[in-house]
Amino acid sequence: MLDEKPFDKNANNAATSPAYLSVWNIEAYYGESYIVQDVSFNVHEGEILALLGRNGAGKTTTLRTIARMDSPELRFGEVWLDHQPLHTMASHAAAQNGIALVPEDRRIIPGLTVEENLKLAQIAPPIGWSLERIYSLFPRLGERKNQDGVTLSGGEQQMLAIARALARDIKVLLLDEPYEGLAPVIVQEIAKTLNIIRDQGITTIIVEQNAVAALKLADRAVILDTGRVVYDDSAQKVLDDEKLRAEYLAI
Ligand SMILES: Nc1ncnc2c1ncn2[C@@H]1O[C@H](COP(=O)(O)OP(=O)(O)OP(=O)(O)O)[C@@H](O)[C@H]1O
Repeated sequence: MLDEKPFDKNANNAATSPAYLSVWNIEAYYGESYIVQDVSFNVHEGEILALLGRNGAGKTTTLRTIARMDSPELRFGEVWLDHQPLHTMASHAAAQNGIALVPEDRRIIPGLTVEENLKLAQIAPPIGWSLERIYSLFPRLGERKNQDGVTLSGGEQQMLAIARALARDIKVLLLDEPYEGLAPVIVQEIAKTLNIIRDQGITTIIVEQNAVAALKLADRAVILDTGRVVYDDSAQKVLDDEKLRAEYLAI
């Protein structure tokens, strides 16, 4: 389905690309396991991109590579965000430059209230949204600000994990399976919030097993199959293409 690569491998480099976030020919490994195999895509500022594919396709590994986590190891390729070379950075520097990864397990800190979880995110610059602004987007968190974070419902914990990312000054939100284990009504509530976050200018990549929900939210989709890009185009086209959905998403 991918007619042409977003980048010419022989071009100078991605620094000159007009894209906001450019993932350019990345190759990432866990030990000697070659997982992300020459993956390239662009994300435009303020866009929501759904990164989809079957189990084990390499979606989480791609997110972790962009966020510059210690593992996987990026052995080839470049990642540029707003003209900054993330591929040269460690995870803390990538975070300072505006990348926020919300992992699948949400990582709410035990023993801290909702508000303490948020305040901890703001302990050092760059500080993002104020608590007031966060609570106006997530009224449920405001109502529960003194509750122990780990006692929140699954949906509320997901909201807290996203809110904690916004508490820092971020450019790109990387969401790994935000809808996992949540009831459809909560999925809808979170999707509404993600739309508002997009309207505030934040760029999002969402990895999600609930592909239909992610496609309804997203502007564009990239589909991975065994570590390679097999589709890079509009999200709506995937929803409309039964054959494509069956082949790469099994839906
Ligand atoms: N820490 C690790 N060490 C070794 N191999 C790993 C590690 N994490 C993931 N893998 C392997 O990398 C491949 C891609 O995994 P990844 O989690 O990126 O896929 P995914 O598309 O996110 O899948 P899922 O939808 O099931 O979460 C899989 O074969 C997986 O077994």
